[in-house]
Amino acid sequence: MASSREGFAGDRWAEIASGGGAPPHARVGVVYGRRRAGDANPRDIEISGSRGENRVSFAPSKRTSWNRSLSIRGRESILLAAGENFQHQPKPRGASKKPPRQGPRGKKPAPGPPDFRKEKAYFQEVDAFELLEESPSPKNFGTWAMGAKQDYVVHDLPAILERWKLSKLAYKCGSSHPLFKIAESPIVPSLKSSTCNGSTNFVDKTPERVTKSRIYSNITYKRSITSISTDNSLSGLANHKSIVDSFDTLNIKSEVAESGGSEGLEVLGKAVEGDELEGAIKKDHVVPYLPSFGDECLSAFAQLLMVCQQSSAVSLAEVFSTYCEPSSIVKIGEGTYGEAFRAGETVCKVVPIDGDSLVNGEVQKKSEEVLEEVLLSLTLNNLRNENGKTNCRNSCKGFIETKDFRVCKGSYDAGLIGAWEDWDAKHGSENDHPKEFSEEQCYIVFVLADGGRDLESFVLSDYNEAKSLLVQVSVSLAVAESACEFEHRDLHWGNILLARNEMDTMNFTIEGKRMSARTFGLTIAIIDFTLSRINTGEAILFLDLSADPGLFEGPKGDKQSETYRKMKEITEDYWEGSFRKTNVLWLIYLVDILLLKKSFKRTAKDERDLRSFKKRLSSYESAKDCLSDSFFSDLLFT
Ligand SMILES: Nc1ncnc2c1ncn2[C@@H]1O[C@H](COP(=O)(O)OP(=O)(O)OP(=O)(O)O)[C@@H](O)[C@H]1O
Repeated sequence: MASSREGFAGDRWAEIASGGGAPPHARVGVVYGRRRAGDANPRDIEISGSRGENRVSFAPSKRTSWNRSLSIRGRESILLAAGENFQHQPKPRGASKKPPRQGPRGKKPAPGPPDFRKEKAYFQEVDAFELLEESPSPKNFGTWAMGAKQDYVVHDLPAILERWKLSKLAYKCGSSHPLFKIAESPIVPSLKSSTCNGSTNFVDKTPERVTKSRIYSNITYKRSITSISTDNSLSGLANHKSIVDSFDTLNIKSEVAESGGSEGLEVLGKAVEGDELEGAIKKDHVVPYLPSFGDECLSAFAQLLMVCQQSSAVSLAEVFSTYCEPSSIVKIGEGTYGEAFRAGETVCKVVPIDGDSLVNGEVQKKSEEVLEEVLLSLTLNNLRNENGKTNCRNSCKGFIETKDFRVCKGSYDAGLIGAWEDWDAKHGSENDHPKEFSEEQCYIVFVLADGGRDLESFVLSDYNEAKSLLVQVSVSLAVAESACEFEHRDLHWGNILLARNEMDTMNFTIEGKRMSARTFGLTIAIIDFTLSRINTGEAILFLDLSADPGLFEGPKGDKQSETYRKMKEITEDYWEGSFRKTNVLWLIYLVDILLLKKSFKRTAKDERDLRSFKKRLSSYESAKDCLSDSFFSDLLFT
């Protein structure tokens, strides 16, 4: 990073950013404060009315903040056809909510040279996992890397992604009611997994229309097999027992076995394109076999265990003892899903998963969803460029560092209960008491860096710190947007952490350009990717918020609820699409929060500047565009 500080001139930005236009009128509404227990909450009624019947719930729920929960939830994903000419174009206004099915895509591209590295890694990991199951004695299986300050576990993101993809495809093949939606287009050779291999953070853009199909018909069924057979990244799987068994039905196993490698794949490709499969499907005798392909794929829970390099779930106490003495555990925050505890130098966010009981009035997250959040976190971790790769095109440290994940089971132990009760006595928890958890309860523990205090409770000292917050959040969103079409979609003041340190700059790289932002000794960390949308280059991970109407029913005039509603307007409820403007909406929200909810030393001119910045923000289409605003001109430099 160049040390000289030059003003960040507009024409310099022209290389990176685009944007402008007349700022529309900014609306100012009444600010809504987080409600505490006792206030009426329409969402609670909805939850207990619509979902409570079949579920055991901790009763009565103390959770009353409508805006901290999703009444209906399900993370979704779309496997992408990489290598195609992805040109994102904004969805035309007035278009139907869900795009129509895409027509035929023409000839599939000629397969490139087979690359078996991913498969090798995958099977090595499967083998390692099986070995662990046989001999589960060692406790720490992770690969530990010594960071500058702290240890962190190195996770094999490509292998995790590959396993996840495989299970998705298997699910698609094996079920008439898939939970997830998968791109209809065949998966074409994907030798580049940019966010995954770390060499570059660029991903193929979301296609104009990512066409999805639920697998209701035999025809679609055929497509799904084509997807597998034409995907180089899965080519090695042609020898996987379950797949070969499936194709045995079609009498092509021996041909594949004989040909092997890419030739074998061609045989498979021809077979699935030809009449043989069509005939098989018509005779309906493929159907019973494909579920067995699914069965052999790892369940999401098993995949989570693999990510955590565990052979089985461990107790919470065991995980926490890795980081600190039980007596030193301190609860530092809570959300709808997670309880955050400081453990030594780390923060462990404990999220109950897979159980039938409602927790804090909410359905527990499922392993599948958590697995996708894990993928999301690891993709964002890559942006940190901890290895210091010089060819990294997009990097920044504005997203919380995820150090590890652990799968746990059992009730809360005394140390954690004590920490929880201390916090409750001081702050009044909105969550259910964790003593309710049974011995059978499972959890995922996100082991995170300590990001400091959330913006809601942090006391900003002056206008410089406010500007520092805005520039760092904008930069982080801009970098992640460029790297992986990231949209946070829930950047309220509980999801931005702040801490003071000695540093006065934040270095980052955006689209290959190395830059710095002035921080005035403040660092930010963006957390909580529950609602986030990302394009990993191989898949789009997103949460279908159209399934959660309650999220958009918050109080009129409340900045946070207005922001959800504006997001809905922009996306037209097509949440899988790329709408970078949602990041801008959260920046506008942040300026409002600074103006209306935070007090810090500022002059009348500072306030005017913030207000006119807010107005200009409305005209930008992405966080990257926002960086070109004059508000940042003395905060960004090369
Ligand atoms: N890495 C961290 N460092 C410091 N504090 C943290 C960290 N992670 C979480 N917290 C604290 O815990 C709170 C809850 O965390 P988080 O928002 O991730 O939980 P959640 O259940 O996913 O929340 P939500 O209700 O928004 O979905 C945060 O607002 C923050 O105060």
